[in-house]
Amino acid sequence: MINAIDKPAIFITPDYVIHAVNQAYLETYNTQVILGQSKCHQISHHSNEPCDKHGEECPLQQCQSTARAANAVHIHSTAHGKSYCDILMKPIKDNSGKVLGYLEVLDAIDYASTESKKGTMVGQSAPFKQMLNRINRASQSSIAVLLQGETGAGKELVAKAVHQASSRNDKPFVVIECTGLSENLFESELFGYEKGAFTGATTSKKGLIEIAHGGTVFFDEIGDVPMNMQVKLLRLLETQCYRAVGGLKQKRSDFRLVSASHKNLLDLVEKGEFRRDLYYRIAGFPIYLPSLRERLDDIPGLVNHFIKYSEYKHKRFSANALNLLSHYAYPGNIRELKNIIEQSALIANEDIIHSSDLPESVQPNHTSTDNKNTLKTATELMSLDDVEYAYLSQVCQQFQGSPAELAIKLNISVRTLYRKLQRYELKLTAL
Ligand SMILES: Nc1ncnc2c1ncn2[C@@H]1O[C@H](COP(=O)(O)OP(=O)(O)OP(=O)(O)O)[C@@H](O)[C@H]1O
Repeated sequence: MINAIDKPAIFITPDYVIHAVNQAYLETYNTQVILGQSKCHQISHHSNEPCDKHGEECPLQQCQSTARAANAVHIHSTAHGKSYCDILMKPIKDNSGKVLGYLEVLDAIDYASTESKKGTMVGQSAPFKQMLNRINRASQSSIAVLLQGETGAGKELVAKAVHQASSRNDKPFVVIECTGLSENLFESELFGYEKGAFTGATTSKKGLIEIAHGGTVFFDEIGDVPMNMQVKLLRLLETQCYRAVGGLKQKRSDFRLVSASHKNLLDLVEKGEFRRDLYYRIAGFPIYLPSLRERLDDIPGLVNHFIKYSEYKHKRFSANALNLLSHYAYPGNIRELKNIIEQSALIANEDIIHSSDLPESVQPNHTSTDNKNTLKTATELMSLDDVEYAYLSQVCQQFQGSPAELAIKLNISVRTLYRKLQRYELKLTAL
């Protein structure tokens, strides 16, 4: 029976001893399994102690305490090195309801890795593992996923992972950037248009929703969809039906919905800026993305990953530089870390990148320009929004480069820059 399971699987007793194993399991781990003797943690972790002794949750213990199925994301030592896997543990009972043992089925997670691997999300901290667990749960169904996290925390990467791990992964993954979409653009981009629908529509054009048929649509910064378009979006999400601009025929597209926002959407709902019904439609399964500050343990692995896939792959950070990088707050999250690594590698004259090569913002005695004018009284406190507005309006008047160059200087994405400019109704004077 165990060989009928197409994923690696074992049957174990409460003392962790393996009593049955399938071929897929034997091929995944290159350690010999002796039935009735080998323990699961000896094979998957090369350890004589159960996983909970090494900071991981033990699904067997969860199963025992709840008498129900349990799951956990673990890092296993496989024949191909360390890799992430999602464990499902189920109690197996006899006719009288007595537990005979536990069936453990393993699902490889190939969109994430503990060590640097091209095209994967890198991390091994507890908040990162919790996030992987949610991503894997979400990808097994078609539930609408809402990603909430700060700018640069990896929302687009997670959206792609949800798609990659789902049964729709051979179909398109389509990104719809909601910031700055006017009503006309919103309709023509999403729904497409027929020839002659408006001046300039010399041919008909497919909309992104049609292109996404069978796959996943990622609505990035969904909190920026203006109120009057939220009704149309809700109708589309509820019925999966729409009409192209200038078209009469009703079209249908079967897509899975993933949305993201760096804003707290429930706050927007309370302020009347986001429809409550739309919120509940998109927030079927929320996934919180931890900021880099909450997962400082991941910094050394990420540093190694970014340097390995940069043009400075032969360079290394000194211990002091790594230490500084591990103690910085990263308001721009992983994108900021990536920029800092590339900048410092470029500046370093030797193969070792020293702490003096790191940008000023990371240096221990750095105080931001705002902090240098120490406040005298609490009445002088400004809201962070006001400070951001004041700074950006000054930058917009003085900066002479392109938006892309400015985004690099500010350590944010071009998209985030546009979002902020739109929010404060600012324009770059040099454009
Ligand atoms: N766990 C990770 N491992 C490796 N690279 C990562 C990880 N998470 C994010 N990145 C990288 O960090 C950068 C920012 O990620 P991404 O664009 O997904 O963030 P975001 O939250 O969508 O940002 P924004 O809110 O500005 O749109 C990208 O270059 C991405 O490849």
